[in-house]
Amino acid sequence: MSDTRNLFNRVWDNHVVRELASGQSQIFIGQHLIHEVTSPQAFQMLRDRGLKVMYPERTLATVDHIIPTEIQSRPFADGLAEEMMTAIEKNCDEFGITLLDLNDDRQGVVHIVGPELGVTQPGMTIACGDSHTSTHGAFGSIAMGIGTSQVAAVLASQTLPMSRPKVRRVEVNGELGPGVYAKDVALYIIRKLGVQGGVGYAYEFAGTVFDTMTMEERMTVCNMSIEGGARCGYINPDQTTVDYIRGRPFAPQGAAFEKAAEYWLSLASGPDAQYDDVVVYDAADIEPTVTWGINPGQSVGVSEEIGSVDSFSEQEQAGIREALTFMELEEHQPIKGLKIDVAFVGSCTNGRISDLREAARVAEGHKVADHVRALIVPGSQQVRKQAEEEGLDKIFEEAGFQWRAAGCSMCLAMNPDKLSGRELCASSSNRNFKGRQGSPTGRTLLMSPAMVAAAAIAGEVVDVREVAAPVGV
Ligand SMILES: CC(C)[C@H](C(=O)O)[C@@H](O)C(=O)O
Ligand code: SF4
Repeated sequence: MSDTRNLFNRVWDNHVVRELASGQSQIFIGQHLIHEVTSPQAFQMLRDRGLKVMYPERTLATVDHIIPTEIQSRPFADGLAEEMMTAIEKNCDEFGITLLDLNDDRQGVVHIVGPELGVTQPGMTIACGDSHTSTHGAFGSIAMGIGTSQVAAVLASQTLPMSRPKVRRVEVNGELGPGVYAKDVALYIIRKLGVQGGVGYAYEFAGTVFDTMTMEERMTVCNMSIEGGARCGYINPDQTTVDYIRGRPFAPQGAAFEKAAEYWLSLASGPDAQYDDVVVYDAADIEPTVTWGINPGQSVGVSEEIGSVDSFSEQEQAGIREALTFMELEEHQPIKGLKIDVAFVGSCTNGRISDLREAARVAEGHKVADHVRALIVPGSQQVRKQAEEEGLDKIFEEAGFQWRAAGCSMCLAMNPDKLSGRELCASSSNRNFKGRQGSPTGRTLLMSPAMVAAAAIAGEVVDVREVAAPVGV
């Protein structure tokens, strides 16, 4: 009998320890990732109960959220940040967990370093106390964000009780136009399906657009699955996946790698795989996309204007009004031409080397507008090093961008990088919630790194296709 299971269900079935009376399954977690914000209380729970970490070698720790990207001397100026740093250092030491500390050149944002080091592999179950864990699904793994008490459960038992989500295949076919990036695809899907559209689902991203994407682009899309409400997102492993992992320090080496690769490829959903739902989009309909509101679903193509309130369903209208008021925008206002104060390229969505290259390509030979404060924050120390080897730091600095050290930075501003007052920020990150970037009244426009760089130079939202040579040709 042919196996019509999709990848999600295959990987899930491979990790069921037992079915629980509650109707949930106890799932073995192959890889656990932790950072300084959501782990201290979890370790405390273990201590309170006299428990050990069951498989310390299956947990990898890094520091990212609270890391200052300018002055990194210890103790940090912020007492709470210093406390979190000391806690993770002490906990990893005491429980025997590898920590990528600030003085380790592998440190960076958790969802950047996992894939970069080859820790993230197809067919795995991966958990982390962080919502953007969905990023790792780009490799064909089940990767889910969990809460702090679940972090404690994984540390103590390497398992979690979980309910199996449904699986929706999100297919995008055709070819993306010049200047249209993975970020635009992610924002387009969320705009179409809504920020709650994925609740109860895992998203399988499939179709020619994802088939031809690099691993870094795939990570950008999977990263934002959670912003569409999905429990996780993934892409079936293929030769692109295998080639990316080969030779990375935590990946199997030699003959073991070839064997693993064969297994990884065998997990991919076949042509008769079954789904609970399927949606199909056309790449030609996607243009550079910009959010105008206070959730990632409130976006428009850069050539569009913001819709009128009554073009939305009745249930949505109050939210649309609230967003327009907070953002100080009008119905029918074009998004193009909106004046910005700050530009931020970075985060686990778009802080990889390919993102920095695209931003640099747009910035090269230009100057950041006088009224704009612009930051480039590599997602990891390795990304930073690579960028410096390629001379991208010089391009950015000559153009008037600040070149920073690796961390989450202004994505959520749990560190000194913050908006102030009503500042409006063009940002390559993933969340535009009220106050997300550090000032309760600060405002965020999400877009691709190339669009952020173009906005930094123009001082306002522009269409990157009109200011830079088309890419991908
Ligand atoms: C701090 C952390 C718990 C949080 C998350 O879960 O995602 C952060 O990474 C974010 O992006 O909002
Ligand atoms: S970069 Fe942003 S989204 Fe990613 S883990 Fe850090 S705070 Fe969360």
